[in-house]
Amino acid sequence: MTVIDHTEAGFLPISRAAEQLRVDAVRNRIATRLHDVATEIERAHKETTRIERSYGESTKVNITEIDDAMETNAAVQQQKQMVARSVENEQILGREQKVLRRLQPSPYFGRIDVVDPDGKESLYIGTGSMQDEDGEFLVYDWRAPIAGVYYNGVLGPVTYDTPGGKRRVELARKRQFRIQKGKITNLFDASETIGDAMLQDVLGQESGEQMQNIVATIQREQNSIIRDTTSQLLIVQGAAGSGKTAAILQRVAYLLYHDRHSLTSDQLLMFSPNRMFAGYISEVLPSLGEKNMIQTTLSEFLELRHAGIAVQSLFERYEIDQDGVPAATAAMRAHKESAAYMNAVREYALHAPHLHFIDIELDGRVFFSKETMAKIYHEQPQAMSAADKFAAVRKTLMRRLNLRIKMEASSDWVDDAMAGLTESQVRRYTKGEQFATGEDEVTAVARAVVAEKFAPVYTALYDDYFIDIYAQYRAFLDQHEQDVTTPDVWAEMARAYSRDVERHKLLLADAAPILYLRDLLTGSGENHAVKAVFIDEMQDYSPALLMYVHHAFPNANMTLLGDREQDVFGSSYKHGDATAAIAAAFPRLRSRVLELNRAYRSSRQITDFATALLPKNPGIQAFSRDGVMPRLELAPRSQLNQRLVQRAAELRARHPRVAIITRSAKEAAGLTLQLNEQAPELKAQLLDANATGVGTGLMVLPVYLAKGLEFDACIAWQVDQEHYGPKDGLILYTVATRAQHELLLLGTDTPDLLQGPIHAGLLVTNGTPDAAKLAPSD
Ligand SMILES: Nc1ncnc2c1ncn2[C@@H]1O[C@H](COP(=O)(O)OP(=O)(O)OP(=O)(O)O)[C@@H](O)[C@H]1O
Repeated sequence: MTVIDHTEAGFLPISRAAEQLRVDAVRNRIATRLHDVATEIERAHKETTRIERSYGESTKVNITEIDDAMETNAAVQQQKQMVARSVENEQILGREQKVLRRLQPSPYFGRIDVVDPDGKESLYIGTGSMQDEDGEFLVYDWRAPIAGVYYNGVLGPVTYDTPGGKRRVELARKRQFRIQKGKITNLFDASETIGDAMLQDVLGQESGEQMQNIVATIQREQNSIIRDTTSQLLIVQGAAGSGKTAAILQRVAYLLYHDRHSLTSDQLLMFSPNRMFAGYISEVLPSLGEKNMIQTTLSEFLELRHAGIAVQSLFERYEIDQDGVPAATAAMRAHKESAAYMNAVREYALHAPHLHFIDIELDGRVFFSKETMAKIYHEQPQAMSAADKFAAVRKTLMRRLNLRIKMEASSDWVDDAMAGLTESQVRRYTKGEQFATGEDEVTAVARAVVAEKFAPVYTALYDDYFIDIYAQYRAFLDQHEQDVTTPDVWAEMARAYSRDVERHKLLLADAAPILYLRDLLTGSGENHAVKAVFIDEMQDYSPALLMYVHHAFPNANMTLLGDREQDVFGSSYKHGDATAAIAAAFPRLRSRVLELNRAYRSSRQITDFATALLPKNPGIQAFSRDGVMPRLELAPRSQLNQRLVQRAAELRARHPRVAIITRSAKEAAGLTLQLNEQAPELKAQLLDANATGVGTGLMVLPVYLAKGLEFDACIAWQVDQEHYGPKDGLILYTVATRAQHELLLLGTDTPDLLQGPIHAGLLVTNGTPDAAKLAPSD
């Protein structure tokens, strides 16, 4: 490694005072430029208005003369281009103004000193780029190729990717800043990757109502997720609090920058675990100057596609599962959620012998009967796929519909209807078309009148409302061979399915297979506009669901993030490694699996305790931020509520955001009521499935809604023998890892689950009768 004299000409000075001077200079430049940009925007706007006005006038003046009209046409084109240019100019200036405003209080967060064949340079990195009068970069956008060095490189020789291939430089210094309102409040030199000092500083702060961007402190392994532009399927398995969500969001910002000429935020789709989470993350992209991607939840997505049917949500299923899942139900559910089952659906869709057609009716009378449809279907060549036969039925019926329209056009009711038409109604029917003869016009209007009346038939054909997909799926269930349960149990399940459908209800496990079947048979359901799909909490998605999402967005690369240890919904019935099952469901995609094992959210003490709850430690390392030990507090049942009030008040006095986390929504609702009666001054707020944002104060919520969120302090409610069984380690792990700084477990006695961690000295307890038993052993 070359030894570099940092004070040599080429690098900028390194003293804090010199750095502050540079910050001041950059901010001065920002202020001047902001002033100029405002003037330029005003000028550009006036220009746009002027061109638009004169464009109007020039058309008015010359339009009467034929020759002039042609001339005007050319002039109009020219004017249009001028308006477009002027508007574009305004937009460019507007964008610059936004970047400058964002940079003004804190122009950058990093500096790298690099040596390349052209010499030595100090480069500064921020959330956007800006240049000086000579076009020299004062700040580089964190997504620029050279900025990769800041995140990836250790000091010494490093390479970074550019559009033209890899480049090699020597990294001589890496420095991090915290700049607030133009003043450097902290400055660290990092010898390795982004140093711990800055991260300590950031993570030690109180949590916020909304997630913040992490661009100043992205870690090396997170960077490789963010900057991956080649994988079609990127799977990130990461410990709780390891920055998966953070990485996904910075990745969106990175992709929008990297592919800025071909990609827009409305081509990116994010599946969030719930609406509240969507609100929680909604500020990250705007803080980086990007628009938010489209956001949805699994429930919303499924309900939209199963119009008119209430699809069971993960939450509903979880609440029911709390009473126990019978073994046969668990086995059938796991089977229906497997890739193998989806493949069986595909196989069936290819060769379905009979389709469950339904009559298309008009005004209460059958227009096309299901028998006719079945006849056309069976007339198709045997070797044809079911989907092609279905398409042939649709095409034939469309042709017949057109024929019926032509024939019907000469019937008496049409004559009567036409007699009463006004001029403007006729124009609406002919859509401004010119006709050679009056007779042609009459025929056209007559057909349009009939077409309007027959429109529902057209819609039914167009939207595939002539197949009963739910009955078709029942037919699939009836012929499906499986070995997960007895034929009788399977048949009973199939009958229960049909009873549910009659009541417009559907179990979650059937939702994706039915959609898949429908899409494969009818050739519909694909959205080609979406270029990338991001799924947070992938452990909540079965391989079947993921396969369907992939089918629905065939042009999209997929980024899946999750934590197999936070399988709150599946812990009661799933076995095996979900990540492996997911990767196996997509054998044809170029895929990459990455792991994030460093947990950043919680203090070391909380992370160590939470990790001890897992059956085997998957290699999670706590980030070295010290805090207080998690506590277990036991109290007799009669005193538990009082203790809760007391502890919640204490924690609130220390922290702005405290959560009480229950097992179920019902418990959360009941507890909030009680708290508000007992201690109204605590202002406990219930967060339920309809909540759209997380607030500040004392919040009460069930564990499954807490996923993905974080709080300064968490109280895990009723962690005792009665409420936490030996298999509930993953649930308690999820609860525990929501806490950044303090964790308190409240219960009436010690669940078996806690014996391990307690004896390992990872939990302290209060002076209860159990204290001696619970005291950390040495
Ligand atoms: N490189 C980083 N710099 C600063 N903060 C970070 C970094 N990585 C993660 N964090 C912070 O750690 C916390 C946890 O991150 P995040 O929510 O993305 O984790 P996660 O893996 O999605 O967690 P979970 O699975 O528990 O929902 C957040 O507050 C995030 O801002």
